[in-house]
Amino acid sequence: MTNILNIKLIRNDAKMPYRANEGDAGLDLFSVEDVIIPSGQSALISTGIQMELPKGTEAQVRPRSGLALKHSVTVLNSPGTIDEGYRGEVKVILINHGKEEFRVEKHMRIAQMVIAPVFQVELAQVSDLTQSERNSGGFGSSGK
Ligand SMILES: O=c1ccn([C@H]2C[C@H](O)[C@@H](COP(=O)(O)OP(=O)(O)OP(=O)(O)O)O2)c(=O)[nH]1
Ligand SMILES: [Mg+2]
Repeated sequence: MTNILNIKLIRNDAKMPYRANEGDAGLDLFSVEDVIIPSGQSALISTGIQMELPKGTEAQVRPRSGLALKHSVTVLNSPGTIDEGYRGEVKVILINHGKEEFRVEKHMRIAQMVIAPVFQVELAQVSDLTQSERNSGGFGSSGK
């Protein structure tokens, strides 16, 4: 399995995803445009990149905690899913939960993506499932 993530910059002002520190899980994604997100609203932000993920992986688009803490801006569909076969532009849906409008500036780091393995399953429809210790218990069934 290769660990190469192929990135194509589809605008000459687009920036490669950025690993802030060696070993970081998250690769920061840059906005390639200026966008104002009014309080309470969301926006689809372009990154100007397309990718070819390594086989058997996905990319998860996650919020940056600094934007969440300082501006109440987060990724609406977190974690966003980028499928292995997707070759379109990577985009980020940001939502502004803050009271003020939020200005996304071109080349601002707006989110981060984490590349994760995907376990490919084959689907089998069955009429019975095996018993387990948990069985149908959930939603607080084990107590506090
Ligand atoms: O934050 C995101 C989420 C998705 N995508 C791209 C890559 C992904 O492979 C594709 C589809 O995403 P998803 O499956 O979440 O959306 P859908 O509403 O199910 O659309 P589709 O029917 O195209 O799968 O959109 C992004 O660029 N950013
Ligand atoms: Mg889908």
